[in-house]
Amino acid sequence: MKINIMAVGKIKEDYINAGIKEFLKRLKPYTEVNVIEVDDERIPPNASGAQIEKVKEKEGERLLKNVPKNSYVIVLDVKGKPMTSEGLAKSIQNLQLQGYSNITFIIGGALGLSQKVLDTGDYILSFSHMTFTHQMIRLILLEQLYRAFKIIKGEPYHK
Ligand SMILES: C[S@@+](CC[C@H](N)C(=O)[O-])C[C@H]1O[C@@H](n2cnc3c(N)ncnc32)[C@H](O)[C@@H]1O
Repeated sequence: MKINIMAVGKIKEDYINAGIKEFLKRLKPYTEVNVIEVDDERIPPNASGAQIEKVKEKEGERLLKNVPKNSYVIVLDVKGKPMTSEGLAKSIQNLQLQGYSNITFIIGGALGLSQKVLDTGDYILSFSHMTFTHQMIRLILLEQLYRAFKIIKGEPYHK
């Protein structure tokens, strides 16, 4: 099973980059994780609602054209459905049994995701009712993936 993380924009904070690097290293023995970043769009100051929608659509097109075939797509959105860590572990196992070779997680940029991207998701996942930065949520997702693989293998990890 290959995990793809598709995200809008780069990680600029060194402390987040260090955390991402650490969890990518920890995940190596369990699965292949492929991070695909697409460029974010510049937003004009005082952008109108319509301009913001256009920017989200452009970023969304970049994301969607990179989604690998035979992927189960999990879109991260604050308004999505919650999932427990055990639930994520079970889902990964079930998807493997169903013959999926890829799980693709999609993370939006500062403005969030277009409706088209949200409609593409097989599951819309919320980590909390609170909004995190796109940089922070990438690190949180990687920690949860690591936790899921520890659960799948029955290996100890922090409670
Ligand atoms: C800064 S947030 C975007 C905020 C934007 N106002 C919105 O409502 O989508 C950037 C991205 O991080 C992810 N994200 C942030 N908080 C999240 C949460 N609580 N659950 C799931 N994804 C989240 C989403 O993919 C979101 O598109």
